[in-house]
Amino acid sequence: MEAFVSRKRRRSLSNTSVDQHIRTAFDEDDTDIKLATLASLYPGLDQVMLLEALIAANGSVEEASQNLTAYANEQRLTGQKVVGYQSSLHSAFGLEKKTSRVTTRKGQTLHLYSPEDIAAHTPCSIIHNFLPAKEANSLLLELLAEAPSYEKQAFKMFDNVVYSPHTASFYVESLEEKRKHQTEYLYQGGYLNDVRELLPQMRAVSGRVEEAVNKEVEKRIKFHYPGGQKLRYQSSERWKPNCAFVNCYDGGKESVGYHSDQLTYVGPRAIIGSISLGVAREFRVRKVVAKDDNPEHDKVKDNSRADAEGQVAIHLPHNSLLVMHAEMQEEWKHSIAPAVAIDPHPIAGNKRINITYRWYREPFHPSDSATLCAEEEGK
Ligand SMILES: O=C(O)CCC(=O)C(=O)O
Ligand SMILES: [Fe+2]
Repeated sequence: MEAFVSRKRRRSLSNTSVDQHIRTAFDEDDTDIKLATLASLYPGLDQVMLLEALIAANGSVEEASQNLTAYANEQRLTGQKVVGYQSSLHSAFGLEKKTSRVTTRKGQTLHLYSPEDIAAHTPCSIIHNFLPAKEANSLLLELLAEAPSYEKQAFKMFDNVVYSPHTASFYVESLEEKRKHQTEYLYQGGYLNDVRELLPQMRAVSGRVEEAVNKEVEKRIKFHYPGGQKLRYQSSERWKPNCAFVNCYDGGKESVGYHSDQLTYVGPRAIIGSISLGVAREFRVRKVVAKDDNPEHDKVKDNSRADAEGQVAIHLPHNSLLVMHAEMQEEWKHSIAPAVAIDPHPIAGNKRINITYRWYREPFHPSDSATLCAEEEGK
């Protein structure tokens, strides 16, 4: 894992109430309890579906449960398999698939599922069912075999170095790169011990990730950035992943706190391609709140100010590709929230595997920075 810096109805649903249910995000703990209740009633349904049903029922567990029973019966009568995918959920619970007008407020969590909403309201874009199902499963199996040897990673939270409650490892292209990463690249002031060579499936998927990420970046620039221009300091070169951090979250308690990724070797305005496999989990993002004018307030080492604008939860199902765009690391923080209830995955059990493909760029190579420093000192 790269350095963790600091580290509501079946009733007819009108457009206004869609907006409203999204704006009136539920109280988070309350939602978790309601979801856990629904999960115990419908163990075969996925978390996203349960949450969607809860939203469509304006938070009423009873109504959500009635709708889920009706939906499951309907599926059974028409011979369809009950699925956990939002395209079907939107119609199942009468939620229109539209980009919603949303705002987040202090202490609130806004849950987003559709690629349209995610692209409109966060610095990310998502592709569901990214790989052919068989390929996703092989990749998952390849990494599940490695995961037991992963270790907890140290990250910096405020001024303390703490260990994330999940395990991770780092993969590079060759043995030569491995050696360099263990002797030249600094992470939190030390060298990484556990550096591995990219595995066959990870390499095979890397090209697809490269293609998809570059397409998403093009769309991002064209439709979301001022004047349809790339951001200042964003690389104008094609994004080319050459290494990856793999994270393993074994059960709902394993999570990773809010952080931004270390930019030392990827440079400013970095882009990351992140594949999720196994158990679906919640990826949360929140804007980095501008520093207070009163320096005394910035000395308070808690999360109260950081949450001033609320947070957005993006659901990451198995076989999804999340692109963290160029504005993400400097302007937002991200985390994987602990989960009260998870849906076990048929292959992964309680585990979620995440691969973050990254592009370590030549100009930010440690020996180049060393040369630059030496040149500066020699002046
Ligand atoms: O597990 C995830 O989706 C995010 C992992 C992450 O933030 C990281 O590797 O830096
Ligand atoms: Fe991260």
